[in-house]
Amino acid sequence: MTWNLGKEGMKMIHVENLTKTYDGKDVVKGISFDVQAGEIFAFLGPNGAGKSTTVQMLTTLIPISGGRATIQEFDVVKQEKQVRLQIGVALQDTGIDEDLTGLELLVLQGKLFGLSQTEAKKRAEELLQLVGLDQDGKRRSGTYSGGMKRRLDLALTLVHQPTVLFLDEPTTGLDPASRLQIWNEVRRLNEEFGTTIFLTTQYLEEADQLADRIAIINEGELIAEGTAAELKAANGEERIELTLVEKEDERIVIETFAGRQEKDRLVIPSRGTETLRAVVRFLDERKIVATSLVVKQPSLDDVFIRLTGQAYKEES
Ligand SMILES: Nc1ncnc2c1ncn2[C@@H]1O[C@H](COP(=O)(O)OP(=O)(O)OP(=O)(O)O)[C@@H](O)[C@H]1O
Repeated sequence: MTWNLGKEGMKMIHVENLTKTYDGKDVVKGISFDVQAGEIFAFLGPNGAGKSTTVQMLTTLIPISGGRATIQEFDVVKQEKQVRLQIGVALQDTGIDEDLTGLELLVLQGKLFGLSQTEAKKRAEELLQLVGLDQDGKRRSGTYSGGMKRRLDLALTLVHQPTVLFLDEPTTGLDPASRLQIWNEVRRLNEEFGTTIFLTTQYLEEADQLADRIAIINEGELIAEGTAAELKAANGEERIELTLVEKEDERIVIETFAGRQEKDRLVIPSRGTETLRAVVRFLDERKIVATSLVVKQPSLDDVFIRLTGQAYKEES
């Protein structure tokens, strides 16, 4: 299968001060970011943050209220047609006709994009294989599981070999095994064909696992952008978590190491092995017994709490 690659190092998506206003209220508030060719870029945010609205603007499905965006240098407002030829879009509602088989749906899509019956069938079979549905192509799509429907949806977006793929919450509502399968498909598309991928997600772990770079959106504003490692290093906290046998020992440990109580454990901000060594030495010298002691690396959860002052709420 050949694929329409973007030029290495080029800005595949460019977004400048993009705004969407509904009923006088800005739901996307002048956001700016770039996605490079070949990147997997995750747009992470809680329910109602503005993720879908952004995807809809970038994919020309709704008008923008302000700012500007380009896909492979085509303007989403002035060059809508060219943009549509570059992109594949899988929205949250799959919207597939459940009476048709996976194969029929893919052939239909191929013909919509101008392929002959023979070409469309060949392409459909390749795509079914690509997303691991080759055994199920001749079954009605209504009989597919949630994960299989999402994979079919993914295949449908690939018929015209898009350069950029937009996936709006591709795994919301899926069980962990199906989620993992979608992650693998996304990685494969990116690695084998160099497809640039813009995905939105409510799942911190999904962004952490999959994305080369992450932008966090909250209440219509971009609050952070970078690799997972950069975000964690800038905003996260490495910590030692421990529980002590004797309650009365807790105060002195907290005072000595500027720690705090969190639920049933003590938390000590840590800077590498130095802190760990000091804590272990201190406990040993005072004969303080800990029932558990773990070093926790910062998570995206910490990043979100640090940036917004509130815990990240995921809904499935
Ligand atoms: N057609 C519309 N008319 C009015 N308000 C809208 C419309 N579409 C979205 N909104 C509002 O814009 C805000 C952002 O919604 P959006 O769907 O982009 O969020 P999201 O981050 O994708 O959330 P979710 O994870 O729930 O899909 C929400 O407050 C939503 O109610």
